[in-house]
Amino acid sequence: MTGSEAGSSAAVRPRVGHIQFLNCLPLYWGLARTGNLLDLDLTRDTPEKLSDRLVAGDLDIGPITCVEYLRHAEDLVVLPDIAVGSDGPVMSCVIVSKVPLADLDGRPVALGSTSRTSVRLARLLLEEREGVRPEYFSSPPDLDAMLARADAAVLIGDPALRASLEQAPSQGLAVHDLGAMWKEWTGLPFVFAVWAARRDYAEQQPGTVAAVHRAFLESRDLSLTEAGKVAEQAARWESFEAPLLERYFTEALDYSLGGRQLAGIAEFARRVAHDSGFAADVTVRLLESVPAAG
Ligand SMILES: C=C(O[C@@H]1C=C(C(=O)O)C=C[C@H]1O)C(=O)O
Repeated sequence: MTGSEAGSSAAVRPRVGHIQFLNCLPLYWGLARTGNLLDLDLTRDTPEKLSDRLVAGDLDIGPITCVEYLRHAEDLVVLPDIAVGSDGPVMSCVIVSKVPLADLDGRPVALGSTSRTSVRLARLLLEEREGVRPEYFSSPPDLDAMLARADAAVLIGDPALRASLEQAPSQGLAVHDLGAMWKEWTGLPFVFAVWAARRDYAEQQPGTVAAVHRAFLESRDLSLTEAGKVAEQAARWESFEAPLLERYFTEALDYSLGGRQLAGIAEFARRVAHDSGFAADVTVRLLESVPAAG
């Protein structure tokens, strides 16, 4: 990213969100390699907080959980070809259950408070696919605390990986992968979060938004080419082994946003719009490409 591309007349770095889960590591790892890291004012937080900050105008660009994007689609533009989703099992968006899902009717189910999209997807699948109506309550994402009060818990991100791979097997709990359930049910990929810019910011700083978009695409592509290295470095600080993390980055997660992913978003919107604060046919507005400077 050069000064002119990044809109240096404002001399203020774009304020960009960074989800503090392993799932986003490949989108950010390459930023250090390409040198674009220093051109961004990054804020690291959980997805629901970053989503609120983008909507409030405290951030200019960044990941936003799909449900919040759909609620605020008028104020945002989506960056094409980048997202956090899956085309089948995702590994880190799960229902962990003490009993079969079909037995959850009227039973307490804890919904992890850092999620907006997976918790809505879990409710949709439980109610429409399994035909049960549990009693939901929101809870900090701590499996043991959740299951002290509930028969099942919905978790995302690193706590979901730990729950699926470590806690559930040792405690004899069942893990239901939300990406896999959605794919079996609809045949479509699922998009958990998109990258968006505030529309007002994109109108005032089109060159900066285009440059940040390119920086993320380059970072993602580089990280996926070198996924073994990314996984090895991450595994130094995590309880997960490098081969598992490499599989998570390259096979479970889908960082693309093309026609099939957009069809997945449209299908999800159609199925949950009635109580979610957006129209069933909400338009997903994609950023139009700006030619690279120079
Ligand atoms: C794949 C994931 O996607 C996420 C799920 C989100 C949600 O459910 O609201 C939000 C952002 C993403 O981090 C994950 O968290 O593991």
